Amino acid sequence: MSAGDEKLPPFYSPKAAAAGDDARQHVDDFSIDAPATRADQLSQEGQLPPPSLLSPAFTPPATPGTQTPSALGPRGVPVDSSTPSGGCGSKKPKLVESLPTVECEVRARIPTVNNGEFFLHVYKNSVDSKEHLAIVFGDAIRSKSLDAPRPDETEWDRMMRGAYTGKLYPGRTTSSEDPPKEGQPTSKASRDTPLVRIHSECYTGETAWSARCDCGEQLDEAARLMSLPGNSAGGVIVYLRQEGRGIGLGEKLKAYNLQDLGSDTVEANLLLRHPADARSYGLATAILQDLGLDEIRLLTNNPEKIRAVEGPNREVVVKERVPMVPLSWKGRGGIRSQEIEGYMKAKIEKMGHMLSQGGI
Ligand SMILES: Nc1nc2c(ncn2[C@@H]2O[C@H](COP(=O)(O)OP(=O)(O)OP(=O)(O)O)[C@@H](O)[C@H]2O)c(=O)[nH]1
Repeated sequence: MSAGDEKLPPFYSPKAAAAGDDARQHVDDFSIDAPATRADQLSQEGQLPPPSLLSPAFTPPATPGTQTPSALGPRGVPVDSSTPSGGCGSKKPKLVESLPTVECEVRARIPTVNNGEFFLHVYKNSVDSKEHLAIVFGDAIRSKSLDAPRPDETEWDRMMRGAYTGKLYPGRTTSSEDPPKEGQPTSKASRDTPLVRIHSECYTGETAWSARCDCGEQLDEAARLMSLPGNSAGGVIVYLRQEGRGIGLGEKLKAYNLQDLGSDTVEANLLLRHPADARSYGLATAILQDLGLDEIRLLTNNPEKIRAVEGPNREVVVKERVPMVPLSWKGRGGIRSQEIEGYMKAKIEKMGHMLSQGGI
């Protein structure tokens, strides 16, 4: 055992093992192959930071025979926030007393660089003036507030704000598609439970190439899982504008300086007189309700998020938690850095993240 391992809890890897050795056997290989990343290249060139202290060795192996076939998407673990042993940790979440109201102002089709597409929904709400978003995969999930008729609007107005069915094309004049002709297949809603990710804005991790956190990787991975061909129920990434766990970008950058001075992510927030996590999830609950989702499979490791997103009266029920395992732990590229090590360590040790449970 090296000197650095002494204080680590038992679920940490007993010996530093590079992701991708033994762990490769336990990979949740529900995916198309990830393209070679910068981390892969650096690894081959021998320039990577020291191998991970944070497992994959503590990630339990998948039960034989339960691996999900590649196109079907990830398996989750059942959770039930209404019982103490329901897999949602023991901390009491901050619940809003009543849900805010939300209205989808506009939606548009966004074709992606991966040859997929999603519908981006922009919401306004009753508690702040930010443009919170829903990134919706699949045709089956529709916003009630978007589809509701608005006073004096024309068919052109409805198409312009995205309240149409089917596809737009030059010359189209009505927002509703013609009913299908006899013998023509109709798209039917799936009865599976949709996959959902509640994602908090992270300029540094999603846009500015930061290796201090895995936010960009998580966003990409959530979108990839929701786009898998077997995911007939579709999926939603609710993208909340609560940068830096709710403290804002400027304060997060101060926290980063404090981290470079020796604090961990939680201590840095507290030194700045912010809570360790200043986020709330009432807007996410309200957006999911507007999208007609009352039961979801939630992509997260954060137990507080599960209970908070269910809302004060369990308006939305999380049936399953799908773990978000860092790609580097699964030998699939991903981000590696000393800063990420500290970030993940604080999440597991101080914020109760369930990265050793569940199974992949
Ligand atoms: N204050 C602060 N915020 C950070 C830091 N690193 C990342 N963040 C923010 O943390 C948020 C990302 O957290 P999420 O990935 O949504 O969620 P989580 O609670 O970690 O749980 P998961 O669902 O398991 O990923 C974003 O708003 C980031 O900007 C940090 O060091 N300090």
